[in-house]
Amino acid sequence: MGGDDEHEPVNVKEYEELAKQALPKMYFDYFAGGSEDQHTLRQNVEAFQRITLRPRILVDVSKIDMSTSILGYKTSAPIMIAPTAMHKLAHPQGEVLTAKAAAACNVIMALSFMSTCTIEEVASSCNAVFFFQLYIYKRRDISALMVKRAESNGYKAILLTVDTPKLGRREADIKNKMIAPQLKNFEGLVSTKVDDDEGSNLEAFASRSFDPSLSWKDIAWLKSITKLPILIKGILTREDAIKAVEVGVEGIIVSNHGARQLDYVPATIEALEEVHA
Ligand SMILES: Cc1cc2nc3c(=O)[nH]c(=O)nc-3n(C[C@H](O)[C@H](O)[C@H](O)COP(=O)(O)O)c2cc1C
Ligand SMILES: CCCCCCC(=O)C(=O)O
Repeated sequence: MGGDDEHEPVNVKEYEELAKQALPKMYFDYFAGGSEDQHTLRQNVEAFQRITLRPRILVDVSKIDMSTSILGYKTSAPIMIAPTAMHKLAHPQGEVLTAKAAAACNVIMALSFMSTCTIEEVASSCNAVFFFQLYIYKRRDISALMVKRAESNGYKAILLTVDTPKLGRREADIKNKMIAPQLKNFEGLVSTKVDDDEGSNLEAFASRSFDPSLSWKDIAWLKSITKLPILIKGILTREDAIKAVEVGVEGIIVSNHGARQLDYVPATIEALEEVHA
């Protein structure tokens, strides 16, 4: 170590600090923030701090293989890149660069429905395995079209996010009057750029577009338009995990959406304990 190495970030917290320095406040706050009092945002970290490791000794660790598979697709570790919106707000190459990182690490990447690079650009950028995250718009035709595009571009699964009938109340975005750019995937279909002087334009866009009537019956509709396996993302209770199995989806993702949706829900790792019990 020496010279510039000392300034290289070595953990997520240090990357976060660099991002804070590099990004416009509006974008940093969008990426880093949670909803309302951000109680669950803090809990997401603190709950992990309550869990400690129980290391066993004198085990040969000269060769370590953490690889496993998700829906039959190999991954070098039980880690998947979660769908996160609008990477170009943080880097000009956006999701294409994230995809290349996924390929380099041999992990699966889930592309957000609200990506800034198109479904096609990401698919053709490298040979990573991609899943596609879906929001259901009031205009079902748009959501159905995105599913078709994902399917014909080789995405391997649909992650249906179910915790966003309404966007979480993100107070930083309200204060910053957070603006969504026009997203290329939706060009000619819907304007994602809302010009509203009041509060978060993301929230305004979401309440105009996302379908708050989404319910269990819509899983049958989704199944009717795709042959891809479906994972339900945003489950926090054992009851809903059982229901998801009953409606016949291929998997669930236990998640509180990074504490960006409902505040005062359990930390994701605690919900996982309940669901797994
Ligand atoms: C900046 C940001 C944008 C996000 N955008 C989306 C999104 O477009 N779709 C989605 O389903 N989840 C989105 N999420 C939630 C993540 O997929 C994920 O649920 C969250 O980071 C917490 O990880 P966990 O679910 O593994 O606990 C976003 C999270 C962040 C931090
Ligand atoms: C542009 C509309 C809102 C995008 C929401 C993306 C998301 O899920 C998030 O957590 O942010």
